Amino acid sequence: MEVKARAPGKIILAGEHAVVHGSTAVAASIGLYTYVSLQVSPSNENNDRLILQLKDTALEFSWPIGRIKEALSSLGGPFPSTPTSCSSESLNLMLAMIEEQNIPEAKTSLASGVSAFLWLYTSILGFKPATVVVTSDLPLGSGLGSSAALCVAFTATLLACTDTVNMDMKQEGWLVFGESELELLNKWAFEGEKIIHGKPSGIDNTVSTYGNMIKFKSGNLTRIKSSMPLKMLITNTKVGRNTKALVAGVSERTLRHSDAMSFVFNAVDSISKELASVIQTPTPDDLSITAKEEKLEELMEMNQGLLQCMGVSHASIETVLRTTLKYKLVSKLTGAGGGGCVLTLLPTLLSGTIVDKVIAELESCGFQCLIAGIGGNGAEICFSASS
Ligand SMILES: Nc1ncnc2c1ncn2[C@@H]1O[C@H](COP(=O)(O)OP(=O)(O)O)[C@@H](O)[C@H]1O
Ligand SMILES: C[C@@](O)(CCOP(=O)(O)O)CC(=O)O
Ligand SMILES: [Mg+2]
Repeated sequence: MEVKARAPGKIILAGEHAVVHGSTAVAASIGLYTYVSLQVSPSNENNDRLILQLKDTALEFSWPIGRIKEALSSLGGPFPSTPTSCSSESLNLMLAMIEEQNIPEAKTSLASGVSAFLWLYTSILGFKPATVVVTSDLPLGSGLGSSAALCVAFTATLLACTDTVNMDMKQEGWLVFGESELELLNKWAFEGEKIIHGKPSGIDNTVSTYGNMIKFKSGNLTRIKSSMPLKMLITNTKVGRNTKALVAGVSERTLRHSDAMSFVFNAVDSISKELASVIQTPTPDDLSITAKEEKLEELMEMNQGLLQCMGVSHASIETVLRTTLKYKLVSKLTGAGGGGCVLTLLPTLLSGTIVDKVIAELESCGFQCLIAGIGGNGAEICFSASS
């Protein structure tokens, strides 16, 4: 039996970074997914292995089950119904196992994702031999939540193999977990995201788990529903960066200037709340859609200014802002910043010609543009007979 899961990436409409410090943020899932396939192998005594294939980065890891037991059995488990944090000692044990596999220097940043996998795997399934394959539509390390989508998709396949989750394996097509299973999935994925991000807010794994659009503050989500069409251009600057380092940078600035930063975070909190309320308020006609779009643009512009204040903008992001502004379009970074992706609001009445022109100009700077569907399904799983 093969279990597959898919989990979406996300955009943050307002509130990234500040959400780590307790402010409200608003995020939506996007129609780009990370896929994980898991096939538990029949036990073959001394030949048992755990194989992880990361197709997007052309890396394969293969550990004898005996080696994993030797390194990690002291941690106990499996404990699928009790999400547990990975200690720094356990993380070091896993990093040692990853190092033995000789990852090329340029790909060492991937070790945190592999550690998250090992933690989730051994905690939820124990020491079963299996082959796990990962592919993704998402650009990695670009602000679209690939780390969270990875943790959610890993966890969904793992939980589906335990009896903590009650699913009819004979059902065809993509299936959705029940409410209490989604909660468990989200909690485990957060534990994985902690290994990758250091200090995540939990917004990315939550929106990837539940899908649609959410308002998020201090670990609590409120599902929201947009009452207006919302079209965003996503520009990937292709400047690589690492969320963990950027989040740590904002925390350091907060330690140095705690008073000033608390005003910044409060301002972001108000912006996110107002943005959520604009999106949700019923829209009777085209005129009011335009008025609401103008409000959203102003809020995005203010949020971007405050992200600059936090020190997470980048020359490439500023180039996108300037380029889109030439067409009277407003943009803000999304995700951790420092490069990565930028969102541009595309108003409903904007002509297709302008959209084509702005995309052509952004692409001539070496950026990559995409228009993704906003607010689709969250995590889903699918069972199929192994070939
Ligand atoms: N498809 C994938 N294959 C391998 N590793 C992945 C994949 N998706 C995410 N990762 C892990 O997540 C990290 C990127 O996460 P992060 O810096 O938070 O950026 P973002 O979440 O915005 O894409 C990668 O360095 C890698 O460790
Ligand atoms: C910066 C932050 O708000 C979002 C990070 O998103 P991403 O990993 O850049 O996709 C961090 C967090 O909320 O955990
Ligand atoms: Mg991330």
